[in-house]
Parts: sequence; C-alpha cells; structure tokens
Amino acid sequence: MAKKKTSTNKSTIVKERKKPVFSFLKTRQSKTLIATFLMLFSVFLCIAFISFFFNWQNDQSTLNYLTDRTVKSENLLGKIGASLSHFFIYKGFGIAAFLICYQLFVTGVNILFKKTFSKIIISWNWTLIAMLWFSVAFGFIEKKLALFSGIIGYELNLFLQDFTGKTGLIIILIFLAIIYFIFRFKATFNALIDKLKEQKIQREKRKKLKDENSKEIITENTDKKDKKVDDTKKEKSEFELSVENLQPTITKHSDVATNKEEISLQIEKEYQPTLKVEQTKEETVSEIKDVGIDVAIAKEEESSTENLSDKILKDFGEFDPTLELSNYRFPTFNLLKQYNESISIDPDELEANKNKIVETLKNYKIGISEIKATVGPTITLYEIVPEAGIRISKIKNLEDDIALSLAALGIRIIAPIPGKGTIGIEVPNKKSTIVSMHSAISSKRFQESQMELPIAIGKTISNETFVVDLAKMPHLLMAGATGQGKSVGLNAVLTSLLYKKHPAEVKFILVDPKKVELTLFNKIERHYLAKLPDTEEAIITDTSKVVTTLNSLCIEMDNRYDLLKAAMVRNIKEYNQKFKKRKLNPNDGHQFLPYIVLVIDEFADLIMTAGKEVETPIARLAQLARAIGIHLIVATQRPSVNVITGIIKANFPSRIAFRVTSKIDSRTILDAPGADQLIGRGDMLYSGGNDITRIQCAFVDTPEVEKITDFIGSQKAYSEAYQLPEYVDDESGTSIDVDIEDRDKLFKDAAEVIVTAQQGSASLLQRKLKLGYNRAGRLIDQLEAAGIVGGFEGSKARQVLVPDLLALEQLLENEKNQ
Ligand SMILES: Nc1ncnc2c1ncn2[C@@H]1O[C@H](COP(=O)(O)OP(=O)(O)OP(=O)(O)O)[C@@H](O)[C@H]1O
Repeated sequence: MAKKKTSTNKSTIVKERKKPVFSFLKTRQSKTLIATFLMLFSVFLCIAFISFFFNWQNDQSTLNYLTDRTVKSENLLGKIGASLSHFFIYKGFGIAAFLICYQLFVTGVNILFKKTFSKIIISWNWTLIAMLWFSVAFGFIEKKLALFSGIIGYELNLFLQDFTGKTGLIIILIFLAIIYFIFRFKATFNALIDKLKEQKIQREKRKKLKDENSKEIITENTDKKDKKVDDTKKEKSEFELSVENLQPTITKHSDVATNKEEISLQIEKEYQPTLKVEQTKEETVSEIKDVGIDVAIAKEEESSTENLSDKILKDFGEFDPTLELSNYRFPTFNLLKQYNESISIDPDELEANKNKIVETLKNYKIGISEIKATVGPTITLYEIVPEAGIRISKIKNLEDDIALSLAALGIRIIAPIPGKGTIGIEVPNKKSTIVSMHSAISSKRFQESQMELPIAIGKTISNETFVVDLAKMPHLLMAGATGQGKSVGLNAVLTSLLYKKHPAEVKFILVDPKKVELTLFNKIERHYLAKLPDTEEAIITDTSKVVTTLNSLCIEMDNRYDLLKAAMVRNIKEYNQKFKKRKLNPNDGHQFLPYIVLVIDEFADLIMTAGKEVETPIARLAQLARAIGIHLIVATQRPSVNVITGIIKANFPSRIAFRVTSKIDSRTILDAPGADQLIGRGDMLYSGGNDITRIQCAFVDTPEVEKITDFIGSQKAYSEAYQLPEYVDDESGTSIDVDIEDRDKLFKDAAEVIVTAQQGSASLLQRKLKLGYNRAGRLIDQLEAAGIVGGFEGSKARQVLVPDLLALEQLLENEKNQ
C-alpha cells in the first residue's frame, strides 16, 4: 500500500511537473510563435524546392557532405535546402511535395485562428492522401525521372502495376480521385449548407427582433450538458449566441424556467412604453413630412420659372445664327491675286533724296541733327530731327518751298509727327509696290481680329496691314477725284467683310447710280444683300428707289430700336448676345439682327438729283443708326461743301481721302490739307477723327471680285434676300377700308395677334406676320374700321377695344350676320 501510495504520489508529481510545459504550449504567445515558424518554414521549403528543380543534379554530390563547410551547394537555401528538398522530393513525393509547403502554411494559419488540433490533423491527412495520389499519378506519367513522382510514387506505381496492370492503375487512380472529391466536397458542402442555414435562421431572428421592436431576449448560455434539447430549443440556443453581447447583464439564476418567465415579463414592461414613444415619433414625423411636401412644391415652381432661358440654353445650346447656312464656306485666299510685294530699296534713290532734303533745309538755315528713312510700299518717310532751337512752325511754313526744291509730286510734310518729336517728309518712291488684297486679307492682324466688322483697307508706311472696325467708325466717308482708287477702295471694304462675316451676320444695301461698279455683287443677292420687298434688283441704281430704301432703312432702324428697348439692351452686340443665350423670345418678335452696311457710290450724283430727300434720311441714319448695327459708307467724286454738307460731315467722323485736285477739297474731306499731295492709284489718307494716316489702299481687281462673288454665289443661299420693311409715302394708306369684302386675307390673323397681345401697333403685325410696313399699316386701318383697335394716338400704340379672343369671335360673327 505504502508502495502504491508512493507510486501514485510520484505520478501526481510527474503530472504536476508536466503541466507547466503543456500549459506553455497553450499560451497565445507560443501559438503565435509556432504558427509563425510553420509559415516561414513553408516559405523556406518552397524556395528550396523551386531551387532544387534547377540545381538538383549539381547538388547531388554535395548531399553527403552536409557538415563539410568547404563543399558548397547551388541551392538557394544552401545544403540544408538541398538536403530537405532531396528528402521530400527525390526520396519522397516528387512535385507533390509542394503540398507539404502548402499544408505547413495552412497549419500555421489554423493555429493562429485557433483551429482545433483534430481539424489540423484531418487537413494533414487529406493532404497526405493527395500527395500520395499525385506522386503515383506523376510516376505513371513520367517513369524515367523520379523527380516528378519521388521514390515513393515511383515504387508504389510499379507495385500497383504489377498487380493491376496499367489500365487497372488508371481506373484505381480515377476512382481514388472521385472518392477524394466526394468526401472532401461533401464535408465542405455540408458545412456550407449548415452555414447558410445558420445565416438564414439568424436573419429571421433579427427580423423578428425588429418586428417586436427591440425586444430584448436574454438567455443564459446553457452548459454543454444541455445539448440534448429539442429542435425549438436548439434554435433558441443559436439565437442566444447571436445576442452574446447581452450575456454579461444576466444575473445568475438557478431555475431556468422562472428566469424565462421573468424575462417575458420584463419584455412586456419595457416594450410598451418604447412602442408608445415610437408611435408618437411617427406621428410627429408624418406631420413634418406634410409641411415639407408643401414647401418642396412651392420651391420647384419658383425655380422652373426663373431658369426658363437657362433651361432652353441647356437643352438646345446657344442660338446659332449661321445654322441655316451651316455648310457655308468662306471664300478662299487663292481667289485673290498675288503680286510681288517685296519692297525694293534703292540706296542711290535714298541717298539722293536725303541730300536734297538736307540741302533744301540748309538753304532756309535749318540744320538737321539726325535723319532716318522708312521705306513703305509707295512712299518713303524721312524723319528729321532738327537742330536745337529751330521752331517747327518755321519748317511747316516752308512746306511748299521744300516740295518745290525736291521737285517731286506727292510730297507731304508732317510737322511734327504726332507722338514723336520729329518732322516727317513723305517722298514718293520711284517704283511703287502694289499692296494686294491677298496680303491684306491673309495678314495675321486681319485674320485674328476680334472686331465686329473688320476692314483691311491697306498698308501703312511701315508696311503693316491697317485694320479698322466699321462698327466703331461708325460711318465712313470716301472721297477722291476720279480715277484715284475710290471704287477699288469700296471693293476692298466689301471684300474684307465677305472674308470675315457669315451671310447671317452682315447684309449690304448697295446703291450704285453709275450702274457698273457694284453689279458683280448681284450674284450674292440671296446671301449678303438686303432689298425692299417686291423689288427685282437688289442693287439700287434708281434715285427714287434710293429715297424709298433710305426711308425703309429708317423704319428698320426704328423697329430695331423697339426690339432693343424691349430687350433692355443698349446696342446690337448686347442684343444679339442676349438672343444667342436664348434670353429673348422669338414669339415676341425678337430675332437675330444682322449688321446692315449701306454703300452709296457717287453720293454727289444723288444729292444733285434728290437733294433733301436723300440728305434727311442719311443724316438721320448717320446720327442714330450706330447702336442698332446700320453703318453707312458714302463715296463721292466731288467733295464739295454742297455735297458733303455740315450735317453729313458731323456724323461721318471716319473719312478716307484719295487724291483730290485742290487743297480746298482736301479740307472739305479731312478738315486738313494733304489729300491734294497724294500720288493717286490707291494712295490715301485715313482720318479716324484725330490723326491722319497715310495708307496704300489694297488693290482688288474686278476679276478677283468676280471670282469671290462666283464662289459665294455658287453655294446654297437663303430663299430670298434680306427683306427691308416696306415704306409707303404719307399720302397712301390713310383711307380706312370699311368694306368687309375688301379686307386683307390676313385680317383675322392680324386681329387675333392684336387682341392676344393687347397692343395695337403696326410693327407688331410686321414682326408677327412677317409683313411689310405698308400692309401692316393697311391692316391696322381695317382693324380700326372694324372697331377692334382705337384711333391713331401719335407715338403711342393704338388702344385695343376687344378684351379677348372670345369677344373677337363674337364680334366677327355678328359682322357676318349683319
Ligand atoms: N490700290 C491701288 N493700287 C494700285 N492701283 C490702283 C489702286 N486703286 C486704284 N488703282 C488704279 O487706279 C485705277 C482707277 O481706280 P478706280 O476705278 O478705283 O478709281 P475711281 O476713283 O473709282 O474712279 P471713278 O471715280 O472714275 O470710278 C484702277 O483701274 C487701278 O489701275
């Protein structure tokens, strides 16, 4: 007994001694340590295995010299790597040995994630079976090399083949593979189904919980002994797991049944008040929601009306006036002729002129400290810096004498040159260079200009293209003796605009009493010209028609002013921008307004024949038309004061003077002498108000204009030329048509327009029904006779006597019945 006792004592002592070692292995640190070791070892083995496949033949001889440091292995992980690989791959399972690496890594992970020991063993078993299967299979495929199957696979393969033969072995391998998959997948499949079931149950429970409105179910985690519970109990125990977090709040109860009762009671007590709270919450929410809906509707209504134009702009984009002729191609440069335009500088000529200037001035005791020459296309500018103490007025007074001494035509003295402290003497070149329209149009200055109506009129003395904006001028007066280049100048202006502006953007009204200069532009009638309704020829050659056209243009001006006023903008540019942004409603008569350029050649002729009849509308247009995009270009041969009257001069600040015969004419045009000193052939002076610039006008010949007009004319055009409003003399249109039968076809439409708009104006009818002024005026008279609009009230619109369309319908019906 005593012995027994001592032995039991010993065993308990041993157990007590072993316990700390075992418990150490169960600690978290040791588990992490082992897991890390296994994972790193798997990586180590994997690298060694891979390296082994490349170096195994070389390393074979080193395997026996594991401890010998002089012998080196080629395996990446040295001799240990080589030996382990040899053992697992060569002597073991071949390629299938890689599964060891995989399994070691998985074991490490499993230990980290606290998988049970039995599970780890099971997974090892599966891997070992797989390894065996693969090594046998590889042994069957590759018999010569034991590297793929390992010796185990190789030997097993031979052994099995001896008994079953090759075919038998294949069948066995397939059978084993199927068994393997069935067993493994079955297990995984079940687990998956179980998991899905669990999740489903939990979802249902959670749903229930929600439905019962935070019903707290607290159950005690039953001991392992209580596993034998019925199905419903099982469900509950699963549920308990999901509400694990609630467990610490449970007080210990010995009796489970009483505990359950208490819980249900607790739920009821706690549940009711929360439900009430929820209900009241819901009520308040619904109240708020009702208010919110009202507010939302009101907001939507506001925003939709405010952003209507933005919405249209967003939906349709900016209005494109060129859309109707979207395929229109601008004339190409090659339609214009190119000349040799390199300015030739003759040093002898320069030297001779310089000497002449110096000598002449010396004769008048004017010393020169410096002289500089700028060679232009037709003239050379000599800039002189006089010696100190010499008065500029002295040089200016000697202008004629100097010109005489230099014995040359076209000398002009500029004393002083504005902005510089020098005196300029312009001397014509012996050989002048033609400035082609081609070079002016193709110049960067013109091509890149952002002007509204850019005109490349020619080149300055410094050979720069001179580009001006007709819209800023705003009207241009051109004068010059016959044969000095006026017509060419007019063509240059028109060509510039044709090269830069789309047919939708600019319209010309051409007045040509000579009947020959501008006829070529007939070809572009439906593209670029504007004309009176019911007239055949767009280019006006008849003086009486000029008067009508000018008056019609005045009506157009008034209409445009009405539109600008309605749009609350100050000028055509702002108006068109607003229209493009779709802020102006076309139903209110708004439309994109093209610029209108009225060109009158031989103005003197007109004044002589029509006098005041022409002068008055021209003066009116010149005074008022700048803001609404109507610009006048008036050219005359005779720049006398009875042609270029004070009132016209005052409204034409921009003037071009070609060569004139007398100083007086020059003064009439430019308010300064100089034009009489020009050399002709396009040599001109441009006065933009203050300073005068000498320019060589760009030369555009008739064949070039013909080519351009042909090019434009051959393209798709508008259905008709731009229609100007109809103008009727005061005498006509005053008789009131009382007879119903004689009424205009559009009478009813006109009445509807007037009644709808509640505005009795002829211009409204013109815009809405696209009528000429004449017809619209007649319609207004007929409407007055019918009692739809009131009498004429001067500048105010007529009163509309019919309140709405229904009343109008009745009125017209009554008329019929009478
Ligand atoms: N810019 C220019 N460059 C070179 N030559 C020019 C230029 N302008 C005009 N000429 C020459 O002058 C000639 C007459 O020009 P143009 O027909 O323009 O004169 P005009 O002033 O219109 O004459 P008219 O008043 O008699 O019609 C042209 O045929 C041309 O040879």
